[in-house]
Amino acid sequence: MDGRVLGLNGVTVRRGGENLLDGVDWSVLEGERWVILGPNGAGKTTLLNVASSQLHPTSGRAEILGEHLGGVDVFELRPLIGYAGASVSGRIEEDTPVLDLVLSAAYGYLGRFREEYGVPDYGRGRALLGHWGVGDLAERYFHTLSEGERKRVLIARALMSDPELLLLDEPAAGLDLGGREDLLRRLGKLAGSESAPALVVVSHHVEEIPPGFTHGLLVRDGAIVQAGPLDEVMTADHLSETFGLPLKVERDGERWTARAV
Ligand SMILES: Nc1ncnc2c1ncn2[C@@H]1O[C@H](COP(=O)(O)OP(=O)(O)OP(=O)(O)O)[C@@H](O)[C@H]1O
Repeated sequence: MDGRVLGLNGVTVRRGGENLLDGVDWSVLEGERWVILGPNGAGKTTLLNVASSQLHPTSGRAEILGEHLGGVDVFELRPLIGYAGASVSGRIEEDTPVLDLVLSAAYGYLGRFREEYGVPDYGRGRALLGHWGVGDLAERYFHTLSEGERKRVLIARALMSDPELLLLDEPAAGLDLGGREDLLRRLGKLAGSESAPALVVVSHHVEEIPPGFTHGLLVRDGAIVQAGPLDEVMTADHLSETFGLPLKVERDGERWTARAV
């Protein structure tokens, strides 16, 4: 795999006569922490769907964890990829207990089926929920949780199979200020951990870039505007081009802000 966790070459996704992604080239290496930023409809979720092996490109080549998408059994690949986003929460049935949801991640299910779990599995599931501050919710039904609690449970679930690549689609969306800051602190801690997988987080807001993130990918109209180390990517010019309005961008330590000028 030579340190490359994800490699996209000329990836195009075409639907209904439109290119949702248009010739995307992008690589993620072990240890990198990427944020993908772009306006509504830019193609961020489509990109994450390819990276998580849920969507095959119409043309181009996608390599995930050293395997060529199209030449590998995706059901063997998927447990190695942690994924959390609205497309997961939208498929969870009512009355799915939180702990079952987390445990079943190793099998790619969204709740218990017929699989058996051992004591270590229960231990790991509870430890992850505890680590993300939702340990006391293990016995609750997922649909009874608040938005902030759901986000943290889904991240714990995404980490259950000890993935090599973790993809989070808008983890801070819908959170209040305290909830957002708490989540960013936890994601920052994960980013700083040497044992953490390669991380990719999608967001609409530069304020939601967790501390410790290293790289940025700016997307607009299905194409990459800029990709590279955060310091180089996060300029007013690049972000203004990406979001289609003149922006002032400021950095305070490891956090960023942007506003229209
Ligand atoms: N199956 C599909 N058929 C046709 N168009 C689609 C399909 N799926 C997505 N699109 C379109 O592709 C574009 C990119 O969608 P995508 O969800 O990837 O964007 P996004 O950057 O994640 O947007 P948002 O920030 O609003 O979530 C949008 O214009 C969307 O309407």
